[in-house]
Order: sequence, then structure tokens, then C-alpha cells
Amino acid sequence: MPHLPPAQGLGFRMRPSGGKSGRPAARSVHGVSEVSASWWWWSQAPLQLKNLPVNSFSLEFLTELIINLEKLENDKTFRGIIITSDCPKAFSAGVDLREICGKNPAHYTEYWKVLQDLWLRLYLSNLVLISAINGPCAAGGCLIPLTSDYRILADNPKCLIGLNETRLGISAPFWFKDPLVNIIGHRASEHALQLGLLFPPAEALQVGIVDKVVPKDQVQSTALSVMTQWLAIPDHARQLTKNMIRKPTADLLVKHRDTDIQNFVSFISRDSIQKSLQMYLAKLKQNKD
Ligand SMILES: CCCCCCCC/C=C\C/C=C/C(=O)SCCNC(=O)CCNC(=O)[C@H](O)C(C)(C)COP(=O)(O)OP(=O)(O)OC[C@H]1O[C@@H](n2cnc3c(N)ncnc32)[C@H](O)[C@@H]1OP(=O)(O)O
Repeated sequence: MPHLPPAQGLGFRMRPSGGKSGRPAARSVHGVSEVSASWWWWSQAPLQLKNLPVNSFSLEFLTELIINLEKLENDKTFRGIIITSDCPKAFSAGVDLREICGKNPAHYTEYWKVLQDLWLRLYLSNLVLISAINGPCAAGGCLIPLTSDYRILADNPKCLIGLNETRLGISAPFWFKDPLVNIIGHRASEHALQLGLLFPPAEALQVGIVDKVVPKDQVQSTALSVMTQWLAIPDHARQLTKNMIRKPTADLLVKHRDTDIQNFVSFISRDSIQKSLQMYLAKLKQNKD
């Protein structure tokens, strides 16, 4: 398995779990739990996102992420991935606003297509995906959690999660909305999406946008323990079931990809939308001071 050191703050850390060799030694003398512990331990790969300062989705970062996911998907050693952030400030701040502000239609087209690619790869992944959410994640920052099979959120008031697009003067695309509806239901999604709600941990758990809330220092160990449960299920059965449940939602994007890109480009190119986004970005920078 490739070990990719982060370069200049942009990168991912992927490493097989286990000893230096990547696989713990077989323990035939111990009981079943020992043996199965070894078996699942090296079946999962931690994927740590690192695009400082806030893991925003620049085009370069998205492209690297897709390449790394494809490698993991094709490496039959791995059956699951625990995705977490290696940036102290955020799990992900979502779409990098500099990619959708002040650029040209060709750039917006390319950017949106790559974001769709990432969504499709994650949503239909054969691997078990667990999001270990150790920082805030807003709007597009929820793309990874909402396409994961399980979400664990750190119990910290800064760890807000939700699709807050309306607060930026934009609308979440239907393929962000659909997984949210699948996870928390129609009425709760209507409420959350229209008001652009960012949920603190207790509310996030209550509405169901995350499956578990644990102290920050337990996010990783909880993710490992949840992964054990998921990897106890035979892959072929779980994968068929996942595909059966998710395919109708994914097909909507596959079928309407080009129209969705056109809608995005014409929407984001409007002067009024550009102004809203620029004001939001300026406000983010002001808040810092
Ligand atoms: C016909 C219908 C058609 C439908 C069309 C659909 C259109 C849909 C279009 C787009 C969808 C967009 C989705 C998105 O994801 S938009 C982005 C949403 N993200 C957010 O709102 C999060 C914003 N960030 C934050 O809230 C905070 O930064 C934080 C909580 C993540 C971290 O806070 P803090 O620790 O206080 O750090 P700073 O705020 O100081 O941030 C550090 C640094 O990072 C910059 N930054 C933050 N977020 C972004 C971002 N998303 N893009 C670019 N840059 C970002 C921030 O400005 C600071 O920069 P610096 O001042 O230069 O250091």
C-alpha cells in the first residue's frame, strides 16, 4: 500500500493498520476473537485529509483524493476506510470558495465535474466508509460524511455539521440534498436545508445526521470498533445491499450530470451569486481578526 507523505500541507496519509509490515502476526493459539481482530485490523485503511488550513476542496485536493480512493478501492487488501482530518481547524470547510469565485465558466465546469466524480466514487464505494469527524464540517464539507456508511462526531461545540448553503446565498445541489433526506428524512431535511442549519453535536445526534457522538479523543477508537462490526459481515452481501439501497439515488446524478453542470455554471456565474460568495469569503477573513 503506498504511503503518501503530505506535501506542502496538501496530501493524504494512508497507511495499512497493523505492525510495521502492515499485517499483525497470525495468532493461531488464541481464541476466535484474537484471530478475527487481526483479520479486520489490517482490512481497514485510515485516510487522513490534509489540505491546510481547513481541508477545503480545491480542484487539486479533489483530484488527489479521487486518485487515492481509487487506489484503495482497487487494492483488495482493504475492505474499509476510516476518513478523518489531519487539519486542526476543520474536518472540511467544503467547496473552496476561491474555486467558485471570480473564475470562468470553463473552470466552473471542470470543478463541478470533479466534485460530482468524488461524490459518485464515495457514494457507490464497495468499501465500508466511516467518517471520523473530528472538526467542523459545513456544506460541501459534509460530502464525505453524507456518502459514508457511518458517521462519528467529536463532542465539541466547535464541531458543527450541516448543509448551510442558503446562508451563503446559494442552494445545495440535489445530490447533497438526496443523501441528507435518505439519512434524516424529508421534513427534517426541509427544515435543515432551508434554514442552512449547522448542528452542534447533541442536536446532530438527535436529528440523525450523525450516528454517534463521542469525546474527541475517542473518535478514532470508536471508528475502529464500529468498523469491526461492519467488517464482520461478508463483503458480497453487504456490497449488494449497499448498492441496492444507494443506486436509485446515484442514478439520478448519473442521468442528470450534464444538466446539473450547466445549472451550476449558469447559477454560479450570476453577478448576484458572485457578490454573495465574495461577501461571505470576506466575512470569514474578517471574523478572524
Ligand atoms: C438552479 C439551481 C442550481 C443549483 C446550483 C448549486 C450551487 C451550489 C454551489 C456551491 C455549493 C457549495 C458548497 C460549499 O461547500 S460552500 C463552502 C461552505 N463552507 C463554509 O461555510 C465553511 C466556512 N468556513 C468556516 O466556517 C471556518 O473557516 C471554519 C469553521 C471551517 C474554521 O474556522 P477557524 O478555525 O476560525 O478558521 P478561519 O475561519 O480563520 O479559516 C482559516 C482560513 O481558511 C479560509 N477558509 C475557510 N473556509 C473556506 C472555504 N470554504 N473556502 C476557501 N477558504 C476558506 C478562511 O478564509 C481563512 O483564510 P485566511 O484568512 O486567508 O487565513
